[in-house]
Amino acid sequence: MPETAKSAIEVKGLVTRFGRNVIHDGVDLTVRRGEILALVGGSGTGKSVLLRNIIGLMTPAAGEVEVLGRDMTGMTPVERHSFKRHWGMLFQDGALFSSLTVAQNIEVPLREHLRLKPALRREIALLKIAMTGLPPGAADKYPSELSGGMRKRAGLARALALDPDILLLDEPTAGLDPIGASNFDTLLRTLQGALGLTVIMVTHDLDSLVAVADRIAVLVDKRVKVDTLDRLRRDPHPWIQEYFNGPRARAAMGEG
Ligand SMILES: Nc1ncnc2c1ncn2[C@@H]1O[C@H](COP(=O)(O)OP(=O)(O)OP(=O)(O)O)[C@@H](O)[C@H]1O
Repeated sequence: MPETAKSAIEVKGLVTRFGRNVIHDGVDLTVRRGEILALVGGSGTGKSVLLRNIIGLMTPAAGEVEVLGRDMTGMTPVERHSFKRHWGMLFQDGALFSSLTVAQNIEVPLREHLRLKPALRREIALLKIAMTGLPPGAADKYPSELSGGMRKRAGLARALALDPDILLLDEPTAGLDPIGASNFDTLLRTLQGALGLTVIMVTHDLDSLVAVADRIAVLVDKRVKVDTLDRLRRDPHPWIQEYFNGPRARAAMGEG
């Protein structure tokens, strides 16, 4: 990680528009190194779009996005491609290539960014498979042969293929049963601690939020409010009150 970067991610005055539809209107967000930041907000408030801005898949209408001290908005496509190795992304549905086995999926970013002998590539893929708690037999299975929880782990293994500094997760526990979701939370905490990852996780899962988030960023009124769960619960904004003090949130916090 470049030494000059004080924080992992700095977003300043971000404006995102699709035609006349303004999604973000002055978003400021600092993600500290080594924290797990959960990103929440109502449907369509622009959580996924914010992730896409951070990884340079979109150019904002205005504002700055700095990742590890590098300006994402000013990068050329070649620079952006080589910078990709600093972050890994787990998309909502895992987004694995269905025609490739799990090991081959994990090898895709290794092929893209490194020149390695096939045997070493395979060894790294097997290591990532073990790290994410998949059985060794999963390596040669196709995504369609795996359960939803295993597919998420395989997606996570691929996101970790290049030993990134930053991990971005888009609804990692969506579609998992409560035990599968809780196991995924534990895995995420363990990997984050062991690898010193900075994690941004979009989630609607209140249990997961309580279990793993160090801080929470809430997208409301086209901007972001960031704080700890305890402090956000005292924020008077109506959406924040409903979300963090509603019956489901109280149940997740053991107050039900
Ligand atoms: N490529 C695009 N072109 C036009 N509008 C888009 C595009 N991508 C996203 N949007 C719009 O931007 C808004 C924010 O989308 P986004 O997917 O970020 O929401 P979200 O907060 O992740 O929602 P959800 O929780 O439902 O997944 C939505 O109104 C969506 O329709």
